[in-house]
Amino acid sequence: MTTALPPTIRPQDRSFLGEEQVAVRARLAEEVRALIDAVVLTDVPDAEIAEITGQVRALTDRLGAARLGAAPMADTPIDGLIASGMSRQLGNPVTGVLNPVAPPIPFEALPDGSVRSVFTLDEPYEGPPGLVHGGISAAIFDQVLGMTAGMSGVPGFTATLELRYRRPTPLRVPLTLKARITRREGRKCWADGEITTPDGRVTVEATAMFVTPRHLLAEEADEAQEQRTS
Ligand SMILES: CCCCCCCCCCCCCCCC(=O)SCCNC(=O)CCNC(=O)[C@H](O)C(C)(C)COP(=O)(O)OP(=O)(O)OC[C@H]1O[C@@H](n2cnc3c(N)ncnc32)[C@H](O)[C@@H]1OP(=O)(O)O
Repeated sequence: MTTALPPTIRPQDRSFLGEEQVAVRARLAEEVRALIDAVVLTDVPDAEIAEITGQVRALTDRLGAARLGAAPMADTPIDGLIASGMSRQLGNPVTGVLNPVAPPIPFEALPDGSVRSVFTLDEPYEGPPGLVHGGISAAIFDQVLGMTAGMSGVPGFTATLELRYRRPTPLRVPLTLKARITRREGRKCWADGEITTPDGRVTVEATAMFVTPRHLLAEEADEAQEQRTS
């Protein structure tokens, strides 16, 4: 669907991958995610670690033999997202299926315009022992609330993000994040959300405000003008 959204949502400097390419690379990222977990928790002898380090270096060199200039994107729909004109950032540190650093957080758009994500965080995301790092919760809220704002038709940069850590958030259990738009005013959009544990207890609440940057709207107007005159 074509929309009147700012041009950076489909940046010209990016490679756009097809679903087959995404699937192959996503399997690699999944293995590397498991590797990260294994690296954090390994207790094999040091000599073996040294040998494995060389093997990993060799794999890095193989993958690096051909490099893109920037993380790729895809046009394939995530529920609700493509309807808003937004492409998928495959290297995103929260939702990017090609980024092993990303959990990755799934994203489900509900018919009422709210959003739900169900995810489990393991040892690589630990803050206090046995608990989720507060900065990781903040990154997840930033992304999911931002996508919720974008879906509502006001994509933007985070202007404010406030978190209230009510209770510790446990590792290794399915967590649910629910998010919704609370207000829209021109280029500004407010969203809030909360993370709950399987027994329904809220651990973190967040409120954010997103602003569609003025300079991007100006670029969009210029592009539209160029199209009309060409
Ligand atoms: C179109 C973009 C597409 C992007 C793709 C979308 C993909 C969607 C899915 C991904 C979701 C991403 C989720 C992660 C998102 C990040 O992580 S973004 C990275 C972190 N954020 C940043 O780096 C933002 C840095 N700040 C800026 O770039 C600029 O200050 C802003 C926020 C864009 C505003 O700049 P501006 O357009 O020049 O705004 P300006 O005209 O000064 O102000 C407009 C209004 O907003 C208010 N305002 C501005 N900043 C603030 C603030 N910090 N606090 C309170 N009020 C503020 C002003 O007071 C003004 O209010 P009114 O006077 O109209 O009532």
